[in-house]
Amino acid sequence: MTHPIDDIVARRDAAQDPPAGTPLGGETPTLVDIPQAELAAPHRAGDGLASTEVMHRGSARVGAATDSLAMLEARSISAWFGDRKVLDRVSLTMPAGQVTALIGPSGCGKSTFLRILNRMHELVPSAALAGEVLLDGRDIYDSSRRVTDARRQIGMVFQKPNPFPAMSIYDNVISGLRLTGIRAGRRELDDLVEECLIKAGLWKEVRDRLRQPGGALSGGQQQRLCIARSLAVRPRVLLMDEPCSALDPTSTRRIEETIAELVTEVTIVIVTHNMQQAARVSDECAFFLASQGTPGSIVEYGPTSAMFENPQDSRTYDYVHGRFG
Ligand SMILES: Nc1ncnc2c1ncn2[C@@H]1O[C@H](COP(=O)(O)OP(=O)(O)OP(=O)(O)O)[C@@H](O)[C@H]1O
Repeated sequence: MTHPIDDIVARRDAAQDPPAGTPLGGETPTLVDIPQAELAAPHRAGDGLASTEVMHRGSARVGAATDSLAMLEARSISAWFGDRKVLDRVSLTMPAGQVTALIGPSGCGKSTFLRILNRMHELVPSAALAGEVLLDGRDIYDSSRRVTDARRQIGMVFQKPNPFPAMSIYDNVISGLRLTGIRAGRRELDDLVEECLIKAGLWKEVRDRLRQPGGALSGGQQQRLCIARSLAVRPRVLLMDEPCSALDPTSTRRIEETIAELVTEVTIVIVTHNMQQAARVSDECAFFLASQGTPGSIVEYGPTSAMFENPQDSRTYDYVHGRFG
């Protein structure tokens, strides 16, 4: 009998030009010592200091490809679905080893922006984009770079937990690894599974039932399993699109604790509608807005504490205080 993951690998190999982490049901499982920002106050977009000009000072390590934490930088990103422009020249530096939260009302383009950060936007047939996304200074959209590399280095966790339900917990964790074609011995895989489940805060709960199906876990456990799966390919950046919106408060707290631990190893960008969560988990915050049918753009960004306590733009103030959106 073939191994379920080998079936997936075979299907991938059979495909002409498969996007890494092709959806297998539900959402797609995808496959520094840089100074951190100590900005005195948030910046209004267009206030003379372009976000691409903001320098961040920061700290510390990551996965197999490199031992440094990675900075992600979006430069003048515009996005379209068909003729409709949904993002307009968005620039944002997401500092290495920090959590950057993307906040803003529904429909302002946060998820679209997030998906552009690891080349998932282009999976939508009508989608187009302009601009650059630099991972440690190199554009992930450069024609010389493989889309699979970008998606391996920049992982994604979705709103709805999407483990392979019939696949074992163990195989779920290593599924992304095999999809990228990386081979490893049983001992290495065992170590990797344990390491990733520990980092995702799930090890103690599942260590005695690694062969049980991922679908048998609770929603919160499934989400942590998805985080473990993302970590197994040693991403340098982890994108999280409302990872707690389908979870109860206890599971949400566990995920937030996991984020706080992970950020010492991987740069994190999170979309959240929950302002308290943004305040709790993020170091930096960017406020997106799409007013009256115009494409989304960043109104203001900067250290989270300043964005919440001393925003420079009245719209930011109103939003973080729950006055709209
Ligand atoms: N696949 C798609 N095809 C066409 N339009 C889309 C598609 N996905 C998103 N859009 C549109 O792009 C705009 C931005 O959507 P997006 O999901 O990025 O916003 P958002 O800020 O993440 O919203 P929410 O907070 O509700 O998730 C919206 O007007 C939305 O309708």
